[in-house]
Amino acid sequence: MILDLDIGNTLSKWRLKDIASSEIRSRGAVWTREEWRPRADIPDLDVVSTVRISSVARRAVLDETVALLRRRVGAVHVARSMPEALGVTCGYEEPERLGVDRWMGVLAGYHLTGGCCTVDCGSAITVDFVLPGGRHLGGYIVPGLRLMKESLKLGTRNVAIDPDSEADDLLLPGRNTAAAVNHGIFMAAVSAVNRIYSEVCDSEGTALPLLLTGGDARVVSRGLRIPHAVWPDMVYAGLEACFPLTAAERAGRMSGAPRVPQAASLEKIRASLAISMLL
Ligand SMILES: Nc1ncnc2c1ncn2[C@@H]1O[C@H](COP(=O)(O)OP(=O)(O)OP(=O)(O)O)[C@@H](O)[C@H]1O
Ligand SMILES: CC(C)(CO)[C@@H](O)C(=O)NCCC(=O)O
Ligand SMILES: [K+]
Repeated sequence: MILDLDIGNTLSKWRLKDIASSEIRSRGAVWTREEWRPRADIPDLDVVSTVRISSVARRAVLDETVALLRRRVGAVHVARSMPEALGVTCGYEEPERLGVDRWMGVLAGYHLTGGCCTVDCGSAITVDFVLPGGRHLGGYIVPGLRLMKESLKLGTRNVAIDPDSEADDLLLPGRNTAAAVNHGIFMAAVSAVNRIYSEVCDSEGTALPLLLTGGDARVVSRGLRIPHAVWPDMVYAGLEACFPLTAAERAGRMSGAPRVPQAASLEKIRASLAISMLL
């Protein structure tokens, strides 16, 4: 069994994947802010032969996790951001400083689409671009929904946006504090993604497919009118592409990959940008 770990600032996600069948056997998540205890929080390390890790947590958290796992598991692969991988060149001046979760998303996205915009709606909302040909441009970092809410200190931090709420309702003016905050941060997130996507497609002269992942991807997706696909396992898919182990992975198939969304025409993207600047 393969243990895949996606250690974020808020949540640490894990999944167990069968090497023989390439099926996902189980998955879960634990709060990163609390003590990260692989022994207690991940079931049955005895069945694990290989671990793949993407971590943006503090260095000590990763070091501890790796040390613990190396004692129990044969092979531990830790993903790192680097100047070039799998046909993609990193756009950062110092590539090793790019969050490896973003790098995993970019590599997975490029592998699937041959050029795209990747959006990770987690503790932060990150937006990255990789052009056909493999040039990563860099990207944008915006506070995530939870962070935006916490920063307001209006006692609404635990009032979550119902992921099933209709986007049309979320766009209306809120009539109590919780609604005003939820609708406001929803607008902030959706508008930012919209504008960033349109600006960069416009300036690069190319309409790129748009991929979303992360804990808040479903909510943000509801507000986006641009064609896009949600890919919950996009960071894991980057680990699969970097460290292929199963037959399917070696053949280049990434688990949970969506159908490539057909991007809107560049004319349409430019028209929406023109409207948003006029009003
Ligand atoms: N059950 C949940 N527990 C915690 N957060 C959740 C949950 N469901 C949705 N969320 C939302 O998901 C977001 C966290 O997303 P995600 O799990 O992608 O974060 P992360 O990987 O820790 O982010 P980062 O890598 O940026 O630190 C939070 O902002 C929160 O609003
Ligand atoms: C931005 C986050 C927190 C998103 O998870 C992560 O990718 C990170 O810590 N990145 C390092 C900074 C950077 O990417 O420029
Ligand atoms: K993340």
